[in-house]
Amino acid sequence: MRFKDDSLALHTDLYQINMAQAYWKDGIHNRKAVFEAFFRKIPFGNGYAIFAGLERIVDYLNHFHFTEEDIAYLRSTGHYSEDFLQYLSEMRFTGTLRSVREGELVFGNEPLIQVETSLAEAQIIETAILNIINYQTLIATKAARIRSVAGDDAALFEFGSRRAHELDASVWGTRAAYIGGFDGTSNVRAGKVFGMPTSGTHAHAMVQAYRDDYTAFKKYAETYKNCIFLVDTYDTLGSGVPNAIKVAKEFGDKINFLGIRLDSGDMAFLSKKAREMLDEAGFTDAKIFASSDLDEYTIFHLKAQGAKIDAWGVGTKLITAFDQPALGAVYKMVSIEDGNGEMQDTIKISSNAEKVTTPGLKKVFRILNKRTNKLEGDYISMQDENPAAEKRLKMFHPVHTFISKYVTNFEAINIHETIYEKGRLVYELPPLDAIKQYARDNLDLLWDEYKRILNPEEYPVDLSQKCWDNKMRNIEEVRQKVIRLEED
Ligand SMILES: Nc1ncnc2c1ncn2[C@@H]1O[C@H](COP(=O)(O)OP(=O)(O)OP(=O)(O)O)[C@@H](O)[C@H]1O
Ligand SMILES: O=P(O)(O)OC[C@H]1O[C@H](OP(=O)(O)OP(=O)(O)O)[C@H](O)[C@@H]1O
Ligand SMILES: O=C(O)c1cccnc1
Repeated sequence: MRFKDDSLALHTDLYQINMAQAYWKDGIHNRKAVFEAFFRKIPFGNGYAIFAGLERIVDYLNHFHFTEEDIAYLRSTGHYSEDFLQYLSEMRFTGTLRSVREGELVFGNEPLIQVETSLAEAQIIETAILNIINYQTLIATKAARIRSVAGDDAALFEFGSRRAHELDASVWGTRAAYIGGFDGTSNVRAGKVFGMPTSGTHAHAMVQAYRDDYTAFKKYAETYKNCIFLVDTYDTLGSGVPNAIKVAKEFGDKINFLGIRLDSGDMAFLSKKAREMLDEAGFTDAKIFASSDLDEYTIFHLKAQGAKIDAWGVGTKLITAFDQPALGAVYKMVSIEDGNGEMQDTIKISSNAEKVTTPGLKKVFRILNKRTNKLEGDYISMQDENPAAEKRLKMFHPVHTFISKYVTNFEAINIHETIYEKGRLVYELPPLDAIKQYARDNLDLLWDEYKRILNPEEYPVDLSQKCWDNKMRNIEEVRQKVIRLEED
């Protein structure tokens, strides 16, 4: 490589730096701007998403600066003035960042992250922030769907590194899968970097290397105490399972015969037969692992057929978010300082009502019904509102406003944490297991209707009256401006 790849500051789209130079030339680069990151539609047709990515954002922002090599590269493009490059070389993240926690349940159209910083900084960091949360939130959500089908008793392992979209996606993806409910990963680097549990059996290659099941299983058992034998290389019921049993009997207490892995064929039929054979041989505790192109649908169907599978290894379809490869989160400006130091709301209009942004700095409250201990919905308010103080809260649909309800006896929980304040990290990142537990606990607060994987109910994400009025006022102002322009 021509330049050492030692910083992620250039992990941005060219237009961000181009806009930054234009702002800088005009002297507005330091105006305070507020941007919010959100997605519109929950992926996979799910009823909720699980937020992941904050830890990597913190790592990115902590190290955010353009190195000498970065500046040299930008200089070599010939697009930027020396004064601007000097300004860039001194740029650090100096703003405030609020975010929902990793493991938080999140829904469409609510700000996941709010960035309040200089206009130029806010633009340059957009790409990396979206890149991180779009992928990690997608994988955590896919993992949660798979967990919900597999059930709490099943063991779930992430096996997808070989098929992920390159190296970074494997490790951050498997961490997200862990947050979403997986028990461990086959990726050893993720074990080292994140302290995640690692797990593994052996491949067909080992059976092929020794030419037969029996020798391969024996060699494995001579090396490791804990043994799971892959039984489908040649003939699952004719050779694989009988040889696994034979080796387990021969080694007796010298090994922990944890079970067998099936990786092809009709896994409902094979698992039932294999279970009978293991039980008859006295290995009633031995588990049956399954892998091979699994996802929530195949697991659902295998379970419906009464498959005797205790543990699942899921790779490709999880780590690549196979059926929906993008979350589609966006990052939109909601307010900006004017020339007099006052913050002014901004809005992005669309012909599609659902796509019109909600202007202004906002808060998101999760409304917990204290009687049922279940969530009533989310309530987006303006920054200065406090729904917790209300006795009776009106919640109404932000587009179809006639759909409304009143909630009493509730708790209103602000779901954002302040992560950075004026460039200083003020948040302590929780340990990974606490994040995973947090996601689990949150799912308990959700009614089952929102949790089914097919056609779940739509969780309410509502606007406060003030927020809605503000949005309408902004729409009207833009309309007036456009009409005036048309008249001129
Ligand atoms: N009983 C079953 N019901 C539904 N799906 C199943 C059942 N058994 C296996 N499957 C799934 O069907 C697919 C079978 O894939 P396929 O026929 O391509 O290959 P395979 O049997 O795994 O063999 P190989 O790996 O040798 O190609 C996999 O996604 C597997 O998870
Ligand atoms: O199917 P996935 O959900 O992606 O799960 C991972 C797959 O990776 C391995 O197969 P591979 O054919 O790569 O190698 P092996 O069978 O020889 O181990 C494993 O046996 C699984 O089938
Ligand atoms: O340990 C396993 O069985 C494993 C790991 C990665 C991919 N497939 C299987």
